[in-house]
Amino acid sequence: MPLGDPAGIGPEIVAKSWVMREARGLAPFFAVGDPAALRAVWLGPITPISAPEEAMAAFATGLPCLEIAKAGEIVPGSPSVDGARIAFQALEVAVGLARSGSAAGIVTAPVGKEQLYGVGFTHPGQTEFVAERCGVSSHNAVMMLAGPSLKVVPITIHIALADVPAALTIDLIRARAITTAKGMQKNFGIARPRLAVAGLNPHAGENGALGREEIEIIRPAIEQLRAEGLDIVGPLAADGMFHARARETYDVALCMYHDQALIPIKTLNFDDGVNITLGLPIVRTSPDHGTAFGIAGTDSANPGAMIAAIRMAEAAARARIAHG
Ligand SMILES: NC(=O)C1=CN([C@@H]2O[C@H](COP(=O)(O)OP(=O)(O)OC[C@H]3O[C@@H](n4cnc5c(N)ncnc54)[C@H](O)[C@@H]3O)[C@@H](O)[C@H]2O)C=CC1
Ligand SMILES: NCC(=O)COP(=O)(O)O
Repeated sequence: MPLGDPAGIGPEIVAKSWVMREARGLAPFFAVGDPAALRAVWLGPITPISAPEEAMAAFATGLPCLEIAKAGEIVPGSPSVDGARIAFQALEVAVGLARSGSAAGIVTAPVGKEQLYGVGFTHPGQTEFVAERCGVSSHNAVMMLAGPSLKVVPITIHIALADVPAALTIDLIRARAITTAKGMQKNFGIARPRLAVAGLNPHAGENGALGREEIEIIRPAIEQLRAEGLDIVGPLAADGMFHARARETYDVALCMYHDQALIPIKTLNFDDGVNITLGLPIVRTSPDHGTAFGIAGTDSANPGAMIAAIRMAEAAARARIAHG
């Protein structure tokens, strides 16, 4: 579990998750980073470990932490260059441990994207970074946000809104939909997932009167996918597809851009929403929220989404064993 930006709420929600391990029935986990980030916000027991194999025995009595480097001076709420560097390094180490089989999966704590970009992180987000390290193209790695009420996939992810129409292609929608369907089978055990695809424009384009992406890109992609056997509908008007009755008609909503997907899930499931990367040979989850620098160090961070991410990682690892 890489601790994320040491100045964010990552260390606090990791520590709080450990405190709630028995009450919430959490599988053993260990932190990767600088233990000082935990100590800056928490007085509980930390057990230094030098290898993942030591985590299991240590977990009952202290939060196991694999120290990889020092993060420099840690001031909760004030991100630093050293902090961003160790967040990057911890992510790299954790991915390596999962790839080698030393960890059953990784649950990443939040990083500051701006801070990471400042220390040479060239990927838009951790999703693409982990995918690249696993040898998976970013086209075929899917960011899914999953909560008790809704699962969503943004087709385009961390790009400027102005760049979305040009980035939407039949190929990209097809790749994301196919990975999503397989990921639903592999990680959630849903044999024939129902996919609902949002339009890009108001009213899904109103038959071309309000934009042509639905006619030229989204609908052809859906028709191809349906012909290949996917249970998929759309393009649907995005504003009407997230109310409770509509959500009963599908298992996952594919959305055209970041906020179209993340606003509904964070509205419905902010405190237990999980970001899971589909299409990888390893399990990777994360809480749905960010670093919350504004509340770091105030002991007010809710660990709910982190706990949900730990639980989902365990469930996904088990489902992979059960479903291959
Ligand atoms: N998975 C990741 O690593 C993610 C990282 N980020 C990064 O986080 C940074 C801050 O992003 P924001 O847009 O401000 O989103 P944010 O999720 O950090 O904060 C949004 C609001 O929710 C509150 N909040 C967030 N998590 C909370 C928790 N567990 N308990 C109580 N309140 C909580 C914050 O105080 C703030 O009011 C950015 O640099 C962004 O790049 C954002 C989303 C995901
Ligand atoms: N808004 C979601 C987010 O920023 C998570 O991105 P990633 O770092 O998990 O790729």
